[in-house]
Amino acid sequence: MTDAKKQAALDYHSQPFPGKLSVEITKPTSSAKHLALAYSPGVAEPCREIARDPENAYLYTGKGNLVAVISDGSAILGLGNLGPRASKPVMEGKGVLFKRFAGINSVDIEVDAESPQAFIDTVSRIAGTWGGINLEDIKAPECFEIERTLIEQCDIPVFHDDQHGTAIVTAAGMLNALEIAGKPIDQARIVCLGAGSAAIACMKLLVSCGARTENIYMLDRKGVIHSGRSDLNEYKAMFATETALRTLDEAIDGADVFVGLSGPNLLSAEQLGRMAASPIVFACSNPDPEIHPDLAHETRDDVIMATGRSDFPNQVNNVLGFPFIFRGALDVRATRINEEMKLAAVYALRDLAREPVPQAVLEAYEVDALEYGRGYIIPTPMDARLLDRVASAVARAAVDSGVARRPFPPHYPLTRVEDVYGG
Ligand SMILES: O=C([O-])CC(=O)C(=O)O
Ligand SMILES: [Mg+2]
Repeated sequence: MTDAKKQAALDYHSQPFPGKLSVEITKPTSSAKHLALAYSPGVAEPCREIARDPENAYLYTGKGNLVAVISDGSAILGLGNLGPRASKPVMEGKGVLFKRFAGINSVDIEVDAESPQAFIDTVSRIAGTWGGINLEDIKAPECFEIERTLIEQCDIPVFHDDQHGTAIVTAAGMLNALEIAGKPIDQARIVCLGAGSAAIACMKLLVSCGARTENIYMLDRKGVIHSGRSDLNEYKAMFATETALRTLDEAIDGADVFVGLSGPNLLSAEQLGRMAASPIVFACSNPDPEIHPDLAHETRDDVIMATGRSDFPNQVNNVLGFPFIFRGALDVRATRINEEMKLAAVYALRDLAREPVPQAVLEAYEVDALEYGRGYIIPTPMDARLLDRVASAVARAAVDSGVARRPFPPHYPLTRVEDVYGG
């Protein structure tokens, strides 16, 4: 980023007051009568009702539309372990996106935990009063154990956004990119740079969508993850291939797909030059991609290029997933977000990109046209249709797969965030 853009980002966060989120009151409070309802003595009634039946928390509190965004700050974006306090702008940012795109109230919680167990205990102890828990920016491999344990312990959706949100959006964009490039997914040679939470979840979901594990070359800091390595944790070991390739430089030769979930500027123009025809490059490290889109397009005019950023075309970023996935899950009171719901979100996103783009989206991006093709493989976050398409698909899948505690919402389809409480 230029110095001017960096300053603009700091000003945005500090002016006219610090931060990006506020709390609002939703009931009248202008008289003593109101206060007697909102607070003592009236507030005792909903307390008694919830003590009698915990489900009443959905009726008398904000629980049903409330998601905690929880991080330990150990893997903030692609910046690394900057600690809980430095993660707060990202976590407040997730809250902004939950509210702006899906009408969900969200509060960020940054935990200074000395161990995964301490983190689990903290989250588990507060989970009961939330509608869902969005785990964010927690490093691998700890994040896998943390998520698995919390899913077992909680009766509300617990979703590690960097794994599943990123994977869902990546898979949706990848299915379209592969179709446009004319590459069948089961034949695509895929190089995945990075072996953290997002990388492992992305590759697992691509395999669910038809990619073949033996065609996937995953690399961590030590190089290609191959079957001869003895230093692999159980998660990386799932992607150990029988191969003589050892480095990115070797693996990239003739590859159809590059997925970067690692760090800035790790794919060179020369390496991109050696990929197969119509190469697909998802350089998703935030904020700085593995290869800058300008350099990628200068290097090859047949590249299909995506990044995680809002300021370039083809934004493959979990913002297209988590707000709407939680919307659908909350509205049917799903007990978890299962594979069926994740795949439903993938297909909803994939299919929406193939439809004509509304004028309001063109205006938001200040462009004359956006059409399904190399420069548009995935809907933009500003597309108001995402709310209904993804939330409906997820809610339907939750009902059909038996994890919903409520029927498909009668107030769907949702056309605006203002409608999320129904009529
Ligand atoms: O925050 C973003 O833009 C996407 C994300 O979750 C990450 O990079 O960790
Ligand atoms: Mg994240």
